This record gives sequence, structure tokens and C-alpha cells, in this order.
Amino acid sequence: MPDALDATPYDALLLLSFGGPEGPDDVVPFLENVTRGRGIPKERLKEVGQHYFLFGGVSPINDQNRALLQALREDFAEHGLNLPVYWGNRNWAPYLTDTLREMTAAGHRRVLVLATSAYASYSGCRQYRENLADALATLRAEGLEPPAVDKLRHYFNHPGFVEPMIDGVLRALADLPEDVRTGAHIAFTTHSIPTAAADTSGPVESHGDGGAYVAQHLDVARLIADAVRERTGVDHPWQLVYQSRSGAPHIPWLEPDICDHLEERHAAGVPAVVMAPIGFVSDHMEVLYDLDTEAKAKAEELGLPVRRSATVGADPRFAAAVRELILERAAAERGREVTPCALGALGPSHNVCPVGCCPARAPRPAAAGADSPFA
Ligand SMILES: CC1=C(CCC(=O)O)c2cc3nc(cc4[nH]c(cc5[nH]c(cc1n2)c(C)c5CCC(=O)O)c(CCC(=O)O)c4C)C(CCC(=O)O)=C3C
Ligand SMILES: [Fe+2]
Repeated sequence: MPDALDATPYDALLLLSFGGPEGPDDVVPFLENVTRGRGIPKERLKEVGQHYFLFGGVSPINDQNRALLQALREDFAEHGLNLPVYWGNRNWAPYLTDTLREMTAAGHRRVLVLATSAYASYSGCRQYRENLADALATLRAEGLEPPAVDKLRHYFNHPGFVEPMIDGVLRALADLPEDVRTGAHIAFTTHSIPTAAADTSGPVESHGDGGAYVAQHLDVARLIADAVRERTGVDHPWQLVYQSRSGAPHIPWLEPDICDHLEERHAAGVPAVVMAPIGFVSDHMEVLYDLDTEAKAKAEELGLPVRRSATVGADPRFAAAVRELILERAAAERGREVTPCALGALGPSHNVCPVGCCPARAPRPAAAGADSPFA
């Protein structure tokens, strides 16, 4: 047995995710949960519902989170980290509030949260913090005393997140026909968000054109492209592009869209494209539909060979990274000197979101940040 690792002051980890439907009857109520008060056009909702129905009404995201939970538990057990791992979602069962109620009943007092989103943005960070605040307020209204919650820092540039994606891109390239491989371009993709949300993503000092959201993705894309060049000796041109846009057409969102990008590359004579979904932690619906279904159909129509590289999912290197992030944060909370691990040009992200980080359009209480009312 390895020596026990010290996660104090934390007594549990909470995996916090999006949630997804698990059958046809879940699809509409799930979409109602996602879009409550968010002004997403009905047309878009019908369309997104169809994407789910195409897959029997089942999103792959819940099974992927179950696999990640198992990978985390295995890694922790193997390394002597005695920290129970729970799971709660924003939009579907197991719901965050129910999980936090269960954690309260089990006596947990200080919980660290791992969100299944690696980057800064309102949707990927503050919205989860708002969900945590809502859940804590609900439990207090029930007369309970829920645990204090902290959130792990953004892990986009942690080697345990980047390295599996480098392997994924190398595998995707190797899978292309040899005659088009050397000339292949890499399209790094992420979720499009309104440009106004991108420009205000991250701490106030990173606000500006594209904000922390775009800067962080560019940092990861560059790391992967550099590693691919080192390992193959080929300099594959690359670009950061976007997918899964919603919202009203007159509101600007990040562009170009992956499908337009494929058209443009094809017209420019590019012989093949690897689509690398660096914005997503696992192969959920945005990947299976927007890339594997829609973008691949576009590529087929163009006669452009494409491959889609793997997301990190339950890779043991990612599970190990989570353990390292927990130990690093726990040591920092105990007042120890720690050297946070990060690749790339941006350096390690902040542990606690400062005031003004990824602001909401309509301010609401958010937990696990410097502006938290639950400190
Ligand atoms: C940045 C970002 C991530 C990555 C970070 C993270 O992972 O958190 C992400 C993940 C996800 N988004 C998901 C699903 C949806 N997102 C929607 C809507 C939206 N996403 C947005 C942004 C993001 N979204 C935005 C700005 C909107 C519009 C307004 C709003 O509502 O904030 C809608 C409504 C319909 C539509 O507009 O498409 C759905 C159904 C699923 C589950 C997939 C599955 O079931 O496998 C996942 C993992
Ligand atoms: Fe989304």
C-alpha cells in the first residue's frame, strides 16, 4: 500500500457536469431544464431535440461521467488518496442539489468540485458556480447545513489533459490515407459562445478580444500542434474554429463554424482535415452530432477526407491529473508552498475566481469564488 495522501481540508470530491437525457421521454424535459430563461429560439430546440432522438433519446454524457467516476476512484485507490467521489449534474439526474443533500447527510464539511469544463467562460465556469449557489441556498432553506464548496482551477493546460489529446490527434492523422496525411490541416474546435461572453471571459484583466476563453483554447491548440510537429516532423497548419452555435442569428457568436471552415479549406485545395474537439472533456452529443454526424456529412459532400480525434474522456492520465490538482489545491489551502503544474504560455489558472470573472448578463449569487456569499 502506498502512503496515504493528504487531501485535508477537503473531505470529498464532487464531479459536477451538464447531465443529459437517458431515453426519448427525457429529451424535452431535459431541454426545458437547459434553456430555462435563456431565450434559445424554439426552432433551435426542436433541432437539438432531433439530434438526441437520432440517438434513441440518449446522450452519451452520463455514461462518460460514470466512466470518469470509475477512473477517478481507481486512481485514488491505487495512490492511497482516501477521498470519496460524488456526482451531480446541472440539467439531469443525478441532480446537483440531491447529491449535495446526500453529501450533507454523509457529514461532509468541505468539498472540492471538479467541473467537466476545462476553460473559463460564463457557461463553462460561472454558470456552474451559480448552480452550486442555488443548491446550497435550497439546502439551507430546508434547514440543513451544507458543506463549504471550492472549485478546482481550470485544467485546460494541465499535461494530463493535453497529452491524451496530442495522442488523439496523432492517431487521427495516422488514420488518414497516406497520400493526404502530410498535407492535412488541423481544425481545433470548441463550443461557440456569444462574442460578448467570450470578450468578458476570465478575470477582468483578460477581458478584451476573445477574452480568456479564446486565449486558453489557442494556448492548447498551439501546444498540441507543436507536439504533433515534434513527433511527426510535419508542420500541419491549424486554426481554432467553432461549433454548436445557438442563439438568435443577429447576436454575434464566435466564428468560423466548423462546416464553413471545411468548405473554405476544401476550396483552398487542402487535401484533408483532422477535427480536434479540444473544447470538450468527453465525446458527448456536441461531438457525436455536430462533428461526427453533421461536419462529417459536409466533408463527405465535399469529398474531403476528415478524421475526428478523441476527447480525453476517462483516460487514466486525466484521472491522475485530477488527483494532482486536488493535492495541489489542498496543500495550498493548508498554507503550503506549491508549484502548480501547467504547460503553455498562460501559466496555471487562478484557484479562486476573482470578482468580475466571467460575469453573467443578469448578476446572480455564485458559490466558490471571491464574490461568493457562502465564503
Ligand atoms: C461553452 C459551452 C460548453 C462547454 C463547457 C461545458 O461542458 O460545460 C457547453 C457544453 C454542453 N452543452 C450541452 C448541451 C446544450 N447546450 C446548450 C446551449 C448552450 N451551450 C453553450 C455553451 C457551452 N455548452 C451556450 C452559450 C449555449 C446557449 C445558451 C445557454 O443555454 O447557455 C443547449 C440548448 C440548445 C442549444 O442551444 O444547443 C444544449 C442542449 C452539453 C450536453 C451534451 C450532451 O447531452 O451530451 C454540454 C456538455
Ligand atoms: Fe452547451
